[in-house]
Amino acid sequence: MENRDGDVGEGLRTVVGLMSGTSMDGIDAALLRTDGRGRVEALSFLTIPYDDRFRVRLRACLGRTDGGEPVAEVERELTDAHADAVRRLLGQAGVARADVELIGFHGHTIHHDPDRRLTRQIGDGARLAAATGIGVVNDLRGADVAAGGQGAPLVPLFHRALAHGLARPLAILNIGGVANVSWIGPETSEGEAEVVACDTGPGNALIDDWVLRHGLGRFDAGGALAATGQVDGAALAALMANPWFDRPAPKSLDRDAFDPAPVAALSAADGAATLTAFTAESVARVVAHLPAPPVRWLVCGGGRHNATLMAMLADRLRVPVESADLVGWDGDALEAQAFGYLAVRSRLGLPLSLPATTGVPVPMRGGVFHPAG
Ligand SMILES: Nc1ncnc2c1ncn2[C@@H]1O[C@H](COP(=O)(O)OP(=O)(O)OP(=O)(O)O)[C@@H](O)[C@H]1O
Ligand SMILES: CC(=O)N[C@H]1[C@@H]2OC[C@@H](O2)[C@@H](O)[C@@H]1O[C@H](C)C(=O)O
Repeated sequence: MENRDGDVGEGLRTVVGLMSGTSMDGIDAALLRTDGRGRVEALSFLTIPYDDRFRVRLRACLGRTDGGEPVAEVERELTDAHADAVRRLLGQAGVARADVELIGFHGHTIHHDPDRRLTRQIGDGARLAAATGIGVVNDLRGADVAAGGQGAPLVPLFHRALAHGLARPLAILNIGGVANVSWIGPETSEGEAEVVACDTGPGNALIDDWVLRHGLGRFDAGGALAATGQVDGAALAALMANPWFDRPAPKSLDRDAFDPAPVAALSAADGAATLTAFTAESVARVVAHLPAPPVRWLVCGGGRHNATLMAMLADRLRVPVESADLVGWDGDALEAQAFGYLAVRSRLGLPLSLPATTGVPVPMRGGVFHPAG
């Protein structure tokens, strides 16, 4: 068990992982038991959606590198909303606060430019620790970026822990606002495996923004709008002409890295179809940057609910493309679980990232610990 100073010993510990993702849909909160190595047991999960007012204020913070208002005010509010999420999660799970040893708090990325060694997640770790009475690890990307890494994706080591026993090479694809892949190679006799990772390109963010702009909701539910449209080949080619796609892995993206101008003149349905194809095509393009083509793709994140996108992926990848739920994982919960897992690794002094997952020069520890208030 962890004591109040946050020292952790060996063995399973009960932790909370918190993620506020680039799609800005809300807070994902997961309760799990893990040793920060090969053992993970999911206990409970919930999402608390942001209301539209807060979403607008959060969006206004994107790209901000200064600390003034409204960023500081949004950060306080976001932190308090995370404290509420922890309370609700523990209530739902029937677990007492005193039995939770640690919180992994991702916060919300408002700026990500690793080539300039900048990444910023808002979320006040000390305030969350004081509000919950539980030790908090935050700033999980900072050390990686400071050392010259991409600072993202960070879920690959968690994906590797989950992938034990599954056919290799395996690709685990997360389609959130941005999409990222973990390629997991053959398992060695010691249970280790090579892992290579990168962001692949856009996920749902461009589709969400398009649908919102056309007054058709917050996202393309089930991919229904895209299913009625035609992919515009010229617009898709223009989107794919971005030199970022030729960069080798590891590489990462900020939410608004791609300009959707090529679809601007299309109808709502054709624009949705083309942006959906953009996500699928950029995933297919990443295969050339992986050590070997995956034999199976397991998809997590909200994008797996988009049937049109899943069909476009299957069409291009030509191997099984399936929801991660099929192997017993909760595809909505994985990212939040990952930050609980990484918080434990942080306290154990284990790496959160590797040269092949973020481009960091050496396996990199990370995270900043805030003792329980
Ligand atoms: N039923 C659905 N049909 C189509 N798309 C959906 C559906 N449900 C969720 N989504 C998409 O999933 C998105 C949310 O995905 P998710 O929660 O995985 O993203 P995130 O965690 O915010 O992002 P990131 O992984 O980039 O940090 C929504 O914005 C929406 O585009
Ligand atoms: C800078 C940042 O917050 N990146 C996110 C974003 O959302 C998806 C993709 O881009 C991924 O690189 C990352 O999140 C996941 C959880 C990660 O670090 O693995």
